Amino acid sequence: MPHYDLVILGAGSGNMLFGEEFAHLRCAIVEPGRFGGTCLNRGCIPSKMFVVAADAAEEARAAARLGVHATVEPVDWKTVRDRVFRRIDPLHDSAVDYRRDNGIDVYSEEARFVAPKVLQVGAERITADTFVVSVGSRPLVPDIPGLDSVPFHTSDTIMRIEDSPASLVILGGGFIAAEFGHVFSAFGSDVTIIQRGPRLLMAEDEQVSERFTELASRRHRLLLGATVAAVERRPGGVEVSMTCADGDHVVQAEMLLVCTGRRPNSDRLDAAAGGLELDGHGHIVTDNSYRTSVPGVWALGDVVNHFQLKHMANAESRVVRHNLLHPDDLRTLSNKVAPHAVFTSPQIASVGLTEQEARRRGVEYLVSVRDYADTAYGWALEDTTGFVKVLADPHDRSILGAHIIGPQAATLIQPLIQAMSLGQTADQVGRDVLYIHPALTEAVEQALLDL
Ligand SMILES: Cc1cc2nc3c(=O)[nH]c(=O)nc-3n(C[C@H](O)[C@H](O)[C@H](O)COP(=O)(O)OP(=O)(O)OC[C@H]3O[C@@H](n4cnc5c(N)ncnc54)[C@H](O)[C@@H]3O)c2cc1C
Ligand SMILES: NC(=O)c1ccc[n+]([C@@H]2O[C@H](COP(=O)([O-])OP(=O)(O)OC[C@H]3O[C@@H](n4cnc5c(N)ncnc54)[C@H](O)[C@@H]3O)[C@@H](O)[C@H]2O)c1
Repeated sequence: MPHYDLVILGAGSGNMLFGEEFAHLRCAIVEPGRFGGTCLNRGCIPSKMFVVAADAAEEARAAARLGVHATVEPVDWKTVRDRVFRRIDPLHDSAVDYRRDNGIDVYSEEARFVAPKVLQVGAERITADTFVVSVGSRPLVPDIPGLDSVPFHTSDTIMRIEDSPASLVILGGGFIAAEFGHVFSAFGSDVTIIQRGPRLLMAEDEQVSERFTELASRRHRLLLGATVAAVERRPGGVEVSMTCADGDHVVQAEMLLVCTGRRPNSDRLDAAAGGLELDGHGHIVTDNSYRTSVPGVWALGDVVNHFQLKHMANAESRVVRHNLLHPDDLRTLSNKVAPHAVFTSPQIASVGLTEQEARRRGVEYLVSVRDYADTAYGWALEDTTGFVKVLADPHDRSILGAHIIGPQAATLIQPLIQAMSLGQTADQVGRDVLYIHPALTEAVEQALLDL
């Protein structure tokens, strides 16, 4: 039975741990799929490459508001798809070769714990002094009558389809529905979104979620507050039957995309057999240095945290790397500020408390909302729907949260993330910094000055 100093399970964010500091150790990595994990192969990176193409098509169509008249030929799905995956697909083989060339054993079968710190990988059983579990998450498919007997896609497969469908029904109203709704609608598909909640992107600040739902209803058919009763196969596609607040609905479409959340892969790893404590959602429980309940076993990324965001997994892997190298000087994630963005149209970005969460927790707050339309660049864009919202503490004037909907939101929010992370007040970041005129960042400046 091979014994290692260090074994990493999952070559997504876990693959970032290696470095020359580990060169003197006997190391292995286990990856049954593709190196780069979800983010590179079927998540953040390819989806944003599709989003940028969708943005280009949408921008051209919307340019008439500026006096620029353009027509968009049907988007060539295969060209977009092949451009995306020609860039991504070769990376797996080069990553495997790179690890092997550097003396790291690469196992290509699924790993399962059979006992604490004893792993079954294909026909091999391996042990190690130290394990890092970074096996990620996968799409959660809900238990809906008929779903198991119709063809459907998840985010794992939808980006590799042969052609964009004439009509697409999306089950779910979160990140993936918002991003792929934008992509397929911009590429010419007739999109219907079926969402359990009363609005799309329910986790966002209510004002943002309401604005986005209103804007999305102009592009897609929205069925909100839906309880899906059945899914059936129909000639040329699928049929979904549901009950919404306003009665029963039946939708037919050529293709079905299911994006109703993700679940951690701890079950596939048999984390329980490995002695690893799990929470009620199947996440591996760690302390804030990412140590699990088994000494010598660490865990990070989607299998651990509920944020399921790549920048969180990256930050955790930097902390775990430090902790493996400095067991007497353990670090925690220094920065608890967890921002995110939804790359839909318009973009959405958020950090910290939402207004509804502040109310629910009884947190005192000041709030300001500034429209893009109040700034010179907002005029140039002819934007009528974007805004920046900031919540601040009325006593120490620290920033509690920020929420932006509109073009470039994911970029515009960065100074506010910075301020929250570094403990700057709304006044410091609003008054003591020069904002370039007439950039869109003036909307952020104005929201801060209004507090
Ligand atoms: C469509 C989509 C778009 C996204 N867009 C964004 C975005 O824009 N921004 C953002 O921050 N986040 C985004 N995310 C989330 C982001 O991809 C994840 O949070 C991130 O990839 C998690 O990294 P990880 O290393 O924990 O897991 P993964 O990257 O999933 O890596 C886990 C690896 O473990 C392997 N594995 C699984 N089981 C085993 C086993 N038993 N033994 C060994 N290996 C195993 C898997 O094959 C996989 O390669 C997106 C996700 C999706 C699905
Ligand atoms: N830009 C980004 O950072 C990005 C992009 C895509 C995905 N992600 C990550 O991937 C995760 C998964 O994305 P997701 O969109 O699948 O999940 P999500 O958690 O964002 O949204 C799930 C949605 O499905 C709805 N839903 C659940 N069950 C349903 C049912 N039976 N019928 C109808 N609706 C139902 C929920 O109301 C919710 O709106 C995200 O939470 C996020 O962490 C991030």
